[in-house]
Amino acid sequence: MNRDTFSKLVMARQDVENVEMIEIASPEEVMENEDNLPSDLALLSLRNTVLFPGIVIPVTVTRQKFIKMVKKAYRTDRTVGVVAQVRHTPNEPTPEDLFKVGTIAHILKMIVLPDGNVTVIIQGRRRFEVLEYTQTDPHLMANVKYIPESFPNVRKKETKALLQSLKEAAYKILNLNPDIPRDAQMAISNIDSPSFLTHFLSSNLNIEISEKQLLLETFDGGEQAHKLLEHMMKEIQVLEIKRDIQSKASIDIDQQQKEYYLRQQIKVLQEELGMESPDQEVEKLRAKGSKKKWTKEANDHFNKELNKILRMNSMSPEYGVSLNYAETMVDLPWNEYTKDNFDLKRAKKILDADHSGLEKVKERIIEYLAVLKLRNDMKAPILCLYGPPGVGKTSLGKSIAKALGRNYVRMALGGLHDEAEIRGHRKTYIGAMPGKLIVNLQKAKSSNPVFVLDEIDKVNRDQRGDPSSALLEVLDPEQNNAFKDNYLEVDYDLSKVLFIATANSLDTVQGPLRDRMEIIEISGYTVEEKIEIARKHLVPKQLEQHGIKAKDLKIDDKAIQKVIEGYTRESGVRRLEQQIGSLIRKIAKSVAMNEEYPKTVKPEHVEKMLGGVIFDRDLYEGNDVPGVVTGLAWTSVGGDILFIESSLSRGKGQITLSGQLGDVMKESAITALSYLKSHADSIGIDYRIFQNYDLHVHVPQGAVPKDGPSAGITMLTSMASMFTQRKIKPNTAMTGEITLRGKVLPVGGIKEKILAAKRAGIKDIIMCYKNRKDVEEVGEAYTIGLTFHYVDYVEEVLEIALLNEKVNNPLHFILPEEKKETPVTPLDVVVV
Ligand SMILES: Nc1ncnc2c1ncn2[C@@H]1O[C@H](COP(=O)(O)OP(=O)(O)OP(=O)(O)O)[C@@H](O)[C@H]1O
Repeated sequence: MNRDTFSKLVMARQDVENVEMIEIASPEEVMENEDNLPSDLALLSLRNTVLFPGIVIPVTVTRQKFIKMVKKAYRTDRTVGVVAQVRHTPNEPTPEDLFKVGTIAHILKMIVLPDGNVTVIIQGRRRFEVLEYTQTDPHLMANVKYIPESFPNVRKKETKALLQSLKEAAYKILNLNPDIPRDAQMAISNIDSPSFLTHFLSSNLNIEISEKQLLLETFDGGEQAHKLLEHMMKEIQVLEIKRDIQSKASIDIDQQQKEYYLRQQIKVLQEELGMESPDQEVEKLRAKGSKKKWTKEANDHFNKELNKILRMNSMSPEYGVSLNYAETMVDLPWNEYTKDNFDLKRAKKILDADHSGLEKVKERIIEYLAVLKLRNDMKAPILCLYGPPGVGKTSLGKSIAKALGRNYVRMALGGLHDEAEIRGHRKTYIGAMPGKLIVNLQKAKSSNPVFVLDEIDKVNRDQRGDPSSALLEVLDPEQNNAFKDNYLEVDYDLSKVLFIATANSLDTVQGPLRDRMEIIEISGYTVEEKIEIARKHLVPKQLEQHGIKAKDLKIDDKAIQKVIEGYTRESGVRRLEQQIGSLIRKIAKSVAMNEEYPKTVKPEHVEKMLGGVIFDRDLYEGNDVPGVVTGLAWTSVGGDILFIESSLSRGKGQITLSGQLGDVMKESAITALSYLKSHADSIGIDYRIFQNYDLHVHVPQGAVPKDGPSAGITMLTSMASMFTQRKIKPNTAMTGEITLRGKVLPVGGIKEKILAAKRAGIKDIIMCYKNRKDVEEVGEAYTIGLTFHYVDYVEEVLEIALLNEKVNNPLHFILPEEKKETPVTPLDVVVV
């Protein structure tokens, strides 16, 4: 049976307000659930009611002891045993005053009344028999045995007939009883569970408490149903006699009047429940709809739905579905636009005020706005801001909205893997909703907002469909004027929405999606830039959030620098913002407690407030050990340095690679080794080492998967240093791909890598000649203090990186006598 219909019906009958606030489980669920059935139960005795499994009733508790007990139960497991009283007692009922069979109940809601009494709404779960009373004071507790539901096989003819008879008897009683809402009939017809049907009717029967208790104590479902049917037949007889007497005595109410009377009853009920009548609701919606600037298709569809609602029963589940749909339609903005402000100077000012640095990015954005202004049809490509976390991609989106004077919405795509999340479910599904896109447009309240699609690179594809294909449609200016949401059923025009996507990495964005977007790269910040961002934006923002006036607290630049270097390691400023937040929180606490606090936070205060430094600035580890070389890596969270270590042990020329290296990286290692073998003589490696020693190459932080070709020259240098036992030039890092012939190729992510190198205290960087233009593009501010060595061949790398000096305590190779006749075999490669 439908949960809503059930709860509304039960609550309407019981006169309880705020039905929506209560989560009622379906009776079948409650009766079958075996969890949390305690063997010892606190007992609540009811004076005039017998609680049956599955049934929801409100109970008002007035005795202090019971109020305490109920409150405690509500706080803990929300469970209480309910038993009916055999007789009324002026005092506390003793075990003798209670029936031995009761029902364990789940407390759905507790309402404390103004007079201190408490009303609880409880739902019966399962019957029990009291085995013994384990406590009498302050309230009764009993050790109980639960009685499972048992009902004869419903496929049996007799059982079917019995259930049918029960339902028919119930309809008859309803027809004879004009006070009961008409919908009760439908509710009963919807009950499928025979046990619940029996309990529901038993509970509602107009009989003495003792008789009801007898029904409760009849554990065999079939027998209970038989007894129940007898009672119902008797009641029908009584009601029929009553009706005959009344019809003789009073004027005959004709059918129409009866209908009218019932309708009034329902209205009263609905008013009591705070519900509007269907007519009122539909009229309101129709009025709202008439103001909408939607398409004819949408208008027709909407009105058709309203007409359907009018023909529906207001207690049916379909009614709720249709009403929701109509409300969604009118809540959506249809061709409602905010006016664009294309004053580009003003736009520039806003972007500058919200973000420090990022000059190139802001310039690109202004250019983009200029194009929009000229074309005025929004068919410009979709922007994709791409870069490591915390560099301001999302907040730039917000600024663009502000500059244009448009509304702003943001939709997180991270972890999305179901197409329906974008396109919605057909409204025939239970609990159907429009897709996130439409939901967000509802929030945006205009049809042309700036719509940020956050983390478009985190969209996953799985068996539930590929959200990227829906996104493709959304982002295609040729198609998106007729976007199809499954729930909405009518086309929606997205063509005026300004979509801005953000991504940490472009590798995982599908090709067609990437082609549709204009990529603007935002890379990380230098320490100096971070200090400025913190001073101008992050500190004032955090001060405001913590309710401290800017004049009451300053944070010294040096202190900010200490936070950056000692407590964060990132390209963006997200963690920095958090750390500044914790600093200010500490001070806010001192202010609130009237404690002393520094008016200007200085570096020496930082450690006291944030604890010992987490990161050491100088990550570079020195060059005393052979075979350890610093490489520069790029990941989706920014640049980083990595160490490549090689070691040799006596063996037969095997190579082992470890540190979760991807295939490309493994191939780089094999290529490097092959190169060294074939050029052993010119590099000065005794070829016998290859045959008599095993090589192990490891990249630490073993748990982090690594891949890509850019560690090629680093691997090669590491191996060469190991084989020759020569020292590496101190404070040197490198990045570059290698070919088997020893050429060095250019690689990407140069700016991020430079930032990472600076953070780690590197002074010299070796890379391919072709990367020179990237370094120049990065600008001097980022490269101060660094020396770049551009190379074309690996020999040049080794020349720069390997010092002529041997490492401390070099390895003494133990090698077999050289056989004169053995030619050097540079092709003797061992592959693992
Ligand atoms: N250049 C900047 N000037 C001022 N504030 C900035 C700048 N860059 C970032 N911020 C601030 O840093 C915080 C983090 O930025 P934001 O959330 O926009 O990062 P994001 O790049 O979108 O990160 P993610 O990829 O994790 O979503 C925000 O409070 C933002 O205002």
